[in-house]
Order: sequence, then structure tokens, then C-alpha cells
Amino acid sequence: MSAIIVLATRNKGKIEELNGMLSEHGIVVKGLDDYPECPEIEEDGETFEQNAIKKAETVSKLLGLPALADDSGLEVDALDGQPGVYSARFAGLNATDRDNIEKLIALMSATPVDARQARFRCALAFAAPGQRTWTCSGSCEGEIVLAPRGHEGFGYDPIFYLPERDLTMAQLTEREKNKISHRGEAVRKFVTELPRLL
Ligand SMILES: O=c1nc[nH]c2c1ncn2[C@H]1C[C@H](O)[C@@H](COP(=O)(O)OP(=O)(O)OP(=O)(O)O)O1
Ligand SMILES: [Mg+2]
Repeated sequence: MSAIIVLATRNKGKIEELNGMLSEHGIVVKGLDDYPECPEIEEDGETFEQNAIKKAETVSKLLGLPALADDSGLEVDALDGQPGVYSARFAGLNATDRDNIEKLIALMSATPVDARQARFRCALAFAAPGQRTWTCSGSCEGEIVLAPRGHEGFGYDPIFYLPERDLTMAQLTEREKNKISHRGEAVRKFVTELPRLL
């Protein structure tokens, strides 16, 4: 048996990671490039959870299908939790991953090496027609480094350092990343709920 879930995103990194984790549970994840009629959704919530709920419910209503959404980002302690929900637009509305990384490196260069703690957070929301929306979250602790390393993953992965591995997130294979990431933690919670949700 296989089921299609629409992931309310055009972020190829998220679609790839979710498929990597959900295919073994009989789920095919499709992104919004497969549904060009879906408009951009303004992410105006104050929390990852609010944004994830808005994305999942908007897409589920529009298509009449079960939809999952991921809202995620990076919280840096020395920046009082920034960029947080603004992670994707940290360096401006059309910022690339590289732009955002450069801005963060510039801001962190004056911060002592022992004060560079940060975490990725991920909120997932699952919405389906006639069903109450379900949410969960995950997080992953690390440190910001000023020299990007690795080419796997996406977003801030090249400057997100995992001290216990002595590697950045971008130096892990997708499978290794999924085992320890904020998104991996959230998806494992989603998987335990699947029998009730689908
Ligand atoms: O595993 C990750 N590894 C590195 N960086 C990450 C990760 N997870 C989120 N991030 C960063 C990327 C982006 O700057 C922001 C997400 O923003 P977020 O609005 O959730 O995603 P998005 O705009 O790319 O796609 P969409 O909203 O359509 O799902 O946090
Ligand atoms: Mg977004």
C-alpha cells in the first residue's frame, strides 16, 4: 500500500529528506512543483508551529488532499534566537542560502568561539480534509562555525557544526543527517502517529 502526501513546500532539500524517511512507510511525498496551482503562502506567524499549520491547512484545503508542512530554522544563542522564523529571509526576501550564511558569518565573527551555540528547530503540521490539524516538533543542537564545510544538505548546514562528530551537518550523508536532525526527530514522531492520521 502506498499513499501520497503533499508536502507544502518547493524546497527540494526538505522534499528529498522527507521522502528518504517516509518511503519505507509506504508514503510518497510530493512537493508543490507537482501542484503549480498552489500559490506562495505568506509565512507571517510568530512561531514555527503557526507557520507550519498555515502552510499545511492552506494546501490541504486548496487541493482537498492530506498535506504536511515543515517550518524550520536556526536559533543562535548569541543573537537572542535569531534568525528563527526569519531564517529563510535573513539576508532579504529573495536571499539565497549563501547570502544567509554570509550574513550570519559576518554577525558571528565578533562572538567568542565558546559562545556560538545554536539549534535547528522544525515544526511539522499535518492537515487533512475533515480532520483536526496535528503538529509536532524536533530540534538539534550544534555550534556556528565561520568557515563553511561540506556540500550535502541545504540551508545553513555548511556552518552548523556538530562537536561530538567534528563535522558540519553538510558533511553528513542524507541518511546520517536524518538520524540526528531536527527534521528527523519530528518525522519520527509523525511516523508513530501515521496509523491514526492517514
Ligand atoms: O535541515 C536544515 N539544514 C539547514 N538549514 C535549514 C534546515 N532546516 C531549515 N533550515 C533553514 C533553511 C531556511 O533558511 C530556513 C527554513 O525556512 P522555511 O520557511 O521553513 O523553508 P523554505 O522557505 O525554504 O520552504 P517552505 O517554507 O516552502 O517549506 O531554515
Ligand atoms: Mg518558507
